[in-house]
Amino acid sequence: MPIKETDKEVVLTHPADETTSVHILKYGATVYSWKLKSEEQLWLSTAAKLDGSKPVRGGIPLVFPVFGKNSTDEHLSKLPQHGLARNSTWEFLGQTKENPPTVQFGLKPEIANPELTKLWPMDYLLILTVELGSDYLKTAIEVENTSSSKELKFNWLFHTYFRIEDIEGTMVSNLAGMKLYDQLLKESYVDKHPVVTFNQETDVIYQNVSAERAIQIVDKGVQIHTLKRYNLPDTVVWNPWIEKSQGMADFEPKTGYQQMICIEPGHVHDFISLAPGKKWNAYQLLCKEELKYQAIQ
Ligand SMILES: O=P(O)(O)OC[C@H]1O[C@@H](O)[C@H](O)[C@@H](O)[C@@H]1O
Repeated sequence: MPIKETDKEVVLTHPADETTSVHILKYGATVYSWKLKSEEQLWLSTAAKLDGSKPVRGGIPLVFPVFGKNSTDEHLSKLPQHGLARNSTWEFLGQTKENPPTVQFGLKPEIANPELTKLWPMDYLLILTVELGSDYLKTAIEVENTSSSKELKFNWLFHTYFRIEDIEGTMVSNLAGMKLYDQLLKESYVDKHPVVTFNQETDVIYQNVSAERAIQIVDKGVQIHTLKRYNLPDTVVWNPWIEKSQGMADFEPKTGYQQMICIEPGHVHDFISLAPGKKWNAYQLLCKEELKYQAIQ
């Protein structure tokens, strides 16, 4: 069966290869596992809550309508960090394509987390489309402003946790030369390094990264992931490292920071302003590249 629905989740299996699958929790419409030929591609904390009691620590949480904690906007500033989409149970809208298996989830104020909706009383309709290819995963979002009179102001971000073997042997390419905002130093500068490497806590927002630049994650000399984006100009790169992971109750094992890197395509530097009745679309596409070259013996 390529699509299986339970009360908590939807599981897609690729018709040509049953070892390729994706698990999507209805809570947050969170992809929490993506396996390619039995190999898990996403990092998920062993202490992640999958019961709807809090956002999932791992996989692909969805960030909407605000990235981080806002302090300036009258309504957005009332919401918790990263908004309300990851803390709301989405409606499963069904399957839209058999091959590649494709499903949709929807969220609107009537079904979103009621406590958070009171804090941000806006009209919107979100449609998330998840498409499982034999060698890729595509997650696409459409945001519609369903109000007849008010602008809709929001951020969007796919908070993608990639699973890697060793953070200290990991490089992220194609972000060089980009302007970034360092959330730890609270300053902006241009990244002059040819590739991004990791040896400490990292929390930066690369701005205006052209969609032509496919971001690549190279782990121990092997290119393991390619990330393509549409309409998502910013890319957050985050690794909590030792101390910050220790402070997060749902981050386990505590050495897990060595096996994860968040590369998060989004529209977060500026807000998107959508006129009444208008729609906005974006997607991320994750693919795995096979070993392209071997270490010289
Ligand atoms: O703990 P949360 O709310 O899931 O956020 C995790 C991280 O998410 C990243 O996107 C932010 O840049 C970090 O600042 C933040 O710490």
